[in-house]
Amino acid sequence: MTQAAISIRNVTKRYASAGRGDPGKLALDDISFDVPQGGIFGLLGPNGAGKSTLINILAGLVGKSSGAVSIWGFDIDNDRRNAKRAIGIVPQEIVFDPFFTPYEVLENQAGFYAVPKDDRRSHDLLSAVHLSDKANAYARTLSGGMKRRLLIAKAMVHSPPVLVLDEPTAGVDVDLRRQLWELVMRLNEEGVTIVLTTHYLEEAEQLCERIAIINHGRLIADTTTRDLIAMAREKIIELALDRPIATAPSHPAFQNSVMVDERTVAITYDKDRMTAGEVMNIVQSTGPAILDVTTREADLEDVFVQLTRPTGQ
Ligand SMILES: Nc1ncnc2c1ncn2[C@@H]1O[C@H](COP(=O)(O)OP(=O)(O)OP(=O)(O)O)[C@@H](O)[C@H]1O
Repeated sequence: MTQAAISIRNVTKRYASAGRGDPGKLALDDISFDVPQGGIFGLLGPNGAGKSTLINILAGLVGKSSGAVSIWGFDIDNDRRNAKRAIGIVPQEIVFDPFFTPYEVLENQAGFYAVPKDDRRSHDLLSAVHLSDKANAYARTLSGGMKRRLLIAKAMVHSPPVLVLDEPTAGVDVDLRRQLWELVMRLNEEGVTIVLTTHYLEEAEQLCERIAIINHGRLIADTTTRDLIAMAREKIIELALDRPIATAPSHPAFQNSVMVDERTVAITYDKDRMTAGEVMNIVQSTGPAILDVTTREADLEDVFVQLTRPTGQ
């Protein structure tokens, strides 16, 4: 099997205690998953789930409490230098010295990574993010969208095989979001493994081949986007019947069939495999007539809500 781009094994992070009696926030609780090479991987989770903590661990900014992480096969504890060189991180916050030009920002970063002068590609990177005409403008004069693109170029100066983007499109308008998506897809086509965190399910659905979902520091999903969406293909139909029935009607094509009360049944089915009419015919063939129908379409949002719902609801 090909080695993972990022391998996360039993990673736990407990932040330092704020004082006596405070055990410290458990931000990551025994997380394990792999980011395969070559794809676009989505890391999803509600606010405070632990995504930034995980990214900061990858970036070497936060130390984990236990577990193991390797990036492109390099262990972040035993081979920190190579692990760091294998990853580029685009932070959520835009931070530049306003008096440097985009070209200088990239050259400084290349210097930081000790990229030899002959191997630097600041102009190519500026061109890739459509900022060639701003190469010599002060960073403070760039628009928000230009700054985000510059951050991506900055994360790529040492040509890492893995690029992590932390909420790249939070708060950006639709046009810019599309531009950023195109850039991310192009980098991926050129062979860069991409990891992105996002709150936008639509974004994850369109861009990512695999999705991991973290909630309250725990991994609650790690699967292909296709499989997650397959969960969203379920449709629920609730039928009010003209007489009480003892047990919910069953059928091989029903994914679930439960009594809501003695005269109401809720049936979950795959809308790609059957229609509401067929479901109703099956139920009626068991005896009762249908008085009323309510249907509910599930989508990725539902799957997300379902997975991130506090237990017991
Ligand atoms: N330095 C810290 N000290 C103590 N607790 C922290 C620290 N940083 C984060 N936390 C807590 O750890 C939990 C996870 O936070 P984290 O920032 O990783 O979440 P997130 O998924 O990135 O959220 P968001 O989407 O809002 O960025 C939160 O409860 C947060 O309050």
